[in-house]
Amino acid sequence: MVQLINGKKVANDLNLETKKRVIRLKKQDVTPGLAVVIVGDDPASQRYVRSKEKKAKELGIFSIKRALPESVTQSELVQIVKDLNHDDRINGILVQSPLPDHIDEEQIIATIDPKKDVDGFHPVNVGKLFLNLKGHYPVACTPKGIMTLLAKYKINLDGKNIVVVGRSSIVGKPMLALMLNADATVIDVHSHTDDISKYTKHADIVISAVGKYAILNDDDFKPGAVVIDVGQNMDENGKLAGDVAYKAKSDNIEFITPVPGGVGPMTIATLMQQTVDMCEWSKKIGK
Ligand SMILES: NC(=O)C1=CN([C@@H]2O[C@H](COP(=O)(O)OP(=O)(O)OC[C@H]3O[C@@H](n4cnc5c(N)ncnc54)[C@H](OP(=O)(O)O)[C@@H]3O)[C@@H](O)[C@H]2O)C=CC1
Ligand SMILES: Nc1nc(=O)c2c([nH]1)NC[C@@H]1CN(c3ccc(C(=O)N[C@@H](CCC(=O)O)C(=O)O)cc3)C=[N+]21
Repeated sequence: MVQLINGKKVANDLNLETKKRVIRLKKQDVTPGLAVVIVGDDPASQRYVRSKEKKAKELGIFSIKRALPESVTQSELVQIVKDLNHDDRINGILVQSPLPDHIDEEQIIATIDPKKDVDGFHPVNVGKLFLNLKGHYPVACTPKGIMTLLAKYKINLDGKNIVVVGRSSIVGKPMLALMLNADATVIDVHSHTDDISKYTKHADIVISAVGKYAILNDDDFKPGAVVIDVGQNMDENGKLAGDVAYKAKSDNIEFITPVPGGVGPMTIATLMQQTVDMCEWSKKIGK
């Protein structure tokens, strides 16, 4: 029988802890602040941004949204990010991806002050992660949230065989680095890999971040496998589903994160946690 990893529950617990930290900070007259920049009117992006704003509000985090039309220019967007870099109310800046084709996303991310890069996408922070440097720096929220989830379920990573499917800057690559830093043995497979199941069948843990429904199914895993499904897709009935199609009675999958209710809520909870972390780091408070 497949056991579900309850991301929603772990995210709720983490949010409660974050809320308490915000209350403690407010007693010292400090309020953590998050700025979300969104370009265009893609419904999925709008939905994600709305849930981030809603969660920030619930936890007492100050938040502002900069919603820009699809026609925004590169220099206008650079200026908006620079203004947020200098806004003392803001500890975390998130530029929702994807950006329109005419925008140079790399340049926008490089403009974010690395100390306010709450997504952990800035090359300086990515470099620190890959070098496994000590000290305080932000890490991409989805992979970081997955590490929290695995720790909560006491899933050991040391020496384990991990296969990451996908190599994006948002999920696949930072996931790879975090697993390597946790002493796992890692392989990354992607669209140029011939037969991804050849790899996933040998993995203790598979993390799938592709964005294609049913790219993996029961037969692609070994017995006892832990599966982390990052995908947000529509299944054949138009329902929200992940990358992995499985039967509740799968012989192979032991644990899986459901979609919805798995990785998604952890991403948002980690974003909130990291906004508060960055506020504390900037004020040299706490940990
Ligand atoms: N739950 C959450 O919190 C989050 C969910 N997501 C979801 O996760 C999914 C992935 O997101 P993201 O990483 O941004 O997506 P990208 O499109 O940036 O990356 C997808 C990756 O999958 C690889 N890929 C594509 N087709 C195949 C294939 N047939 N076999 C193996 N690999 C393949 C691509 O390979 P190549 O590099 O060669 O092109 C690429 O590395 C999406 O569904 C997204 O919505 C994303 C972020 C957070
Ligand atoms: N700069 C940037 N940072 C991101 O972190 C980022 C981004 N851009 N662009 C898009 C992806 C996608 N992403 C999700 C976050 C939460 C859910 C989530 O909460 N999902 C719910 C379901 C939500 C629903 O009902 O649609 C769940 O799986 O339970 C999904 C996807 C963050 N991303």
